[in-house]
Amino acid sequence: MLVLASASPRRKALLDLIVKEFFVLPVDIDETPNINEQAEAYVVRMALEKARASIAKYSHQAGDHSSDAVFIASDTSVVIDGDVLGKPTSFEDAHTMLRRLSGRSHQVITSLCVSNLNQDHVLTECVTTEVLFREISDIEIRQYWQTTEPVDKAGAYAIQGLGGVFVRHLSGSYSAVVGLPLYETAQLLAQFGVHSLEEMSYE
Ligand SMILES: Cc1cn([C@H]2C[C@H](O)[C@@H](COP(=O)(O)OP(=O)(O)OP(=O)(O)O)O2)c(=O)[nH]c1=O
Repeated sequence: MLVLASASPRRKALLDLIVKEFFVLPVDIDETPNINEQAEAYVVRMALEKARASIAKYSHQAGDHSSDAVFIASDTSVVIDGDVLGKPTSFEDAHTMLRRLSGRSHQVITSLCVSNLNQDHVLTECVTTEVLFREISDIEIRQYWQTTEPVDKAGAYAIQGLGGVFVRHLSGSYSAVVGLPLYETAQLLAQFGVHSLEEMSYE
């Protein structure tokens, strides 16, 4: 039994591509960064906390404290000059983010946490992708905001949507930017006996 600790439709769609059966158990955690917390440490902590919260919720709901359930959680943040950009809370917020990203390179950091139910087997991973944006005008930012696409996306854009027109170059993992790195996810899950293909080889 695999449990995806996420409310993100993108993560569900990506996991659907590589795993036959799982169910979704979204959790709500406090996403406030700690003082002086580095971006990578923050993103990994978020995935860990989502996984832990889903384990607690699952144990409570299912009354199950001993099964072979496996939990997977992830977090995506956009990072520029070491600053973490989360989801925009207003047009002004999105405008500030996209102005900062315009014509420059930034990092998208996506973390993964996979754990068993009693948490004696917990693995985490962090995938960093470098994304170069073309210049974006203020008019484009306004029009883009009006599509509503930026609303629930880290950094106020979606590479898999209209936001793809801003992306001049990418180095890393496209699926990680969308929300779940397929290669690393398959690798971690295989270590918990969850396989994407009958016979998988990792080198
Ligand atoms: C940069 C970028 C982010 N995103 C999305 C991925 C994530 O869903 C979201 C970042 O927010 P997250 O907090 O990582 O995830 P979430 O709140 O959507 O879902 P949950 O915590 O329940 O798993 O931004 C895109 O869809 N496309 C992109 O190009």
